[in-house]
Parts: sequence; structure tokens; C-alpha cells
Amino acid sequence: MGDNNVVRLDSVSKSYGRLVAIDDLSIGFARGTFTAVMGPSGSGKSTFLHCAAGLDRPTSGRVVLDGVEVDALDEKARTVLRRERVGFVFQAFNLLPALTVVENVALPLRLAGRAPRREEVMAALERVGLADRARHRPAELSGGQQQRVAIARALIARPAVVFGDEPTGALDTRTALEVLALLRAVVDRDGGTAVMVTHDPVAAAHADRVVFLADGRIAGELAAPTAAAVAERMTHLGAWERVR
Ligand SMILES: Nc1ncnc2c1ncn2[C@@H]1O[C@H](COP(=O)(O)OP(=O)(O)OP(=O)(O)O)[C@@H](O)[C@H]1O
Repeated sequence: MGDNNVVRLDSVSKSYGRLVAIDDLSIGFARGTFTAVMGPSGSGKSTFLHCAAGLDRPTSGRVVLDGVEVDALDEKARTVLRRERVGFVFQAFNLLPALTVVENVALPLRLAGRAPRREEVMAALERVGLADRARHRPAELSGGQQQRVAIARALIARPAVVFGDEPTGALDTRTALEVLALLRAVVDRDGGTAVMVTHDPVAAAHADRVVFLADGRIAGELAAPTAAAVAERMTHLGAWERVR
């Protein structure tokens, strides 16, 4: 199809009863790019992310993920698609507390029916600077360390795209920067693709592009963003929402 987009949404809408959470969104995310998605509370960011990642089904429209039309798949096939091609990093880390760090990172491979090789898992931990914590449990790590484990877990199956839902939302400034640098490296070093929802203009400035949502629609984009430019745009979006 000559399409460089790893993820593409065509006229995607999602309603909850009468409430239209996202409204006729069309947008693509090119391979090897890092995009931040911003917008006021309730603008549809999470709904967008869930539809784009195949976690949720749009009410109408089409989502194509790594060349596969997600909506044409049944629940089981979508689960397999997510497992094999999508990595997730959440605000709340979502590690399994009973498992060690190394077991948490190996989990996506186990779920995919593969026997994880120790070197493979250790290489992923090395990458996020936590090889020395392999035998620890999540509760024995700081928030930033837990998020780095979550990133290692998100990357272990070499996904076509990594989605972050406020991945730095629970972290202090310095730790947030480490996490953003890791996402940046996924794109710059490995040619991966990352899409991150964030409220933080400083975090968004690490992306190649910022997409702004307001009221379930795309309200603008910013290429090569700076934190100041993003913050300025957000102020106007807020104002725009209030007068509607
Ligand atoms: N499961 C659901 N059932 C009903 N309404 C929902 C559901 N999920 C989201 N909504 C509504 O859809 C709209 C968009 O919500 P969404 O969570 O996508 O926004 P958001 O931009 O991620 O917000 P926030 O920044 O506050 O997390 C909101 O009005 C919300 O109340």
C-alpha cells in the first residue's frame, strides 16, 4: 500500500451512549517517529489510545495497525495482535507484584507461547539499566525503576509500536526524563514507533510531533515541539473549550 504508517485511523469515532468521545478522527503515525497526544481532560485522549492500540473497538471507522485491519479481527485475534505487535507503558506501571523483575519482563514472551531466553531478557534489562535488579520484586524498586522495568517488558517482544498512557505521570522530573530518553532511544536507535498521551508540555517536547485533541477531534499539530510552544497551545485549547 506504500503506507509508512505503523498505525492509521480512518474516520474513527467512539461513542458511549449519546456521548461522542472521539469524533471522526483520521490520523497516521509513521514508522520511526515519536508522537505525543495532548488535550484537556475529557478531550478523548484515552479513548483514542485504546482504539489505536486495539484495546477497544471504535463505533465506526477503521484502524490499521502494522498493516492489519484491527476491526476485522475477533477478540481473540486482536489479543494476539496486541501481544505480538504492541507494547504498553502505563502511568501506574502495572507490574505483577508476585513476580520478580526478570519474570515480569519475560511475561509477554511466555504469553506468546515462547520460552524466553535468559540472555534476551537480561539484554532488555541491561538496556534500561536494571540488570542488577533482576531478582527483585517490583515493591523493592523506586517508581522510576518500576517504569523502566515496564519499558523493558513493553519492548521485549519487539513491538511495531509502543503506546504510553501518561508514562511519566507518576514520576519526578529527573526520573521522567530517564523514561522519556528511553522512549526516544526506541525511536532513534531501533527505528521503533512511539505514541504517548501526556499532560506535561515538557514530556511532549521530547516527541517529534504533538497532536492536540479537543472535544474528540484533532485541534492542531506541532512539529519539533518546544515545551513553551506546547504550553502556549494548551492554554489556547483550554480557552477554546471554555467558550464552546
Ligand atoms: N467507558 C466509558 N463510558 C462512558 N463514557 C466514557 C467512557 N470512557 C470515556 N468516557 C467519556 O468519554 C470522554 C472522553 O474520555 P477520555 O477518557 O478519552 O478523555 P481523556 O482526554 O483521556 O481525559 P483525561 O485527561 O481526564 O484522562 C469523556 O467525556 C468521558 O467521560
